[in-house]
Amino acid sequence: MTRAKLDKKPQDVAAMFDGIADRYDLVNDVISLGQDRAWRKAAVRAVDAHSGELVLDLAAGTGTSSEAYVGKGARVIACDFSLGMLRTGVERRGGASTGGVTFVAGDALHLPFADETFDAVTISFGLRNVSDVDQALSELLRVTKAGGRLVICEFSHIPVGFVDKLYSTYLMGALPKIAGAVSGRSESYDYLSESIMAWPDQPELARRLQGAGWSRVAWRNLSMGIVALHRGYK
Ligand SMILES: C[S@@+](CC[C@H](N)C(=O)[O-])C[C@H]1O[C@@H](n2cnc3c(N)ncnc32)[C@H](O)[C@@H]1O
Repeated sequence: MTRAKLDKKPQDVAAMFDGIADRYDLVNDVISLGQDRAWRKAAVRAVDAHSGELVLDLAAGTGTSSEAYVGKGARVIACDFSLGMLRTGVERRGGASTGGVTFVAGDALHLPFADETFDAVTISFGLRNVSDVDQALSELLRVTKAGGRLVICEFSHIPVGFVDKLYSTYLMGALPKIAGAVSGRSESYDYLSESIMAWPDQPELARRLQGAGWSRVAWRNLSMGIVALHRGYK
């Protein structure tokens, strides 16, 4: 059994994602009732990549969150530290660097890129899994060009108490069971639920962005706050 705990030890997190890589995208569609596709589209719109720009999609996993940027004419570096997730992405796309997406193995806490490399940086459903969120936000700032932007797409909290309670019941009860039936790895999805419940709410994450040096920080909720998009500029 491989699952991470809330201390998010990097080797546990990477091994957990290695273990669910083959069914990762299918499970997402099932447990979100297909909403994940709409959330990804909203993130792409928020990044607003232009032709010729270089975008970092950090914690890109299988590259599902990366592909949409190519349609905008941007080049994307899909970076992750789970070799299992990267391998699944590379096999699916037919190469490590095809059609504008290049997969790179790297750790969010020590990014393998020079200062001021990217026009835009983004991270979808990844920041919650890193062991040191503030260090990851600083690293993202370091590799972004002056004036460049950051978009974070992450599970968040519903600001209406009783709806949030109902959602928590789904998170802690049905979600791991459904995901377990599809993936055969329910323990990994216990971690998903626990990590969402323990994640900072929207204002607190915004403060963390500001603390890391990001400017003009703002957020907006998707699906009533189940997911939030945070944005900042360098
Ligand atoms: C839930 S998946 C998200 C994948 C993709 N962004 C998506 O939207 O489908 C989280 C990813 O974060 C990656 N991750 C977690 N901590 C990381 C770190 N310190 N450095 C790089 N990747 C990390 C995991 O390996 C995993 O692939």
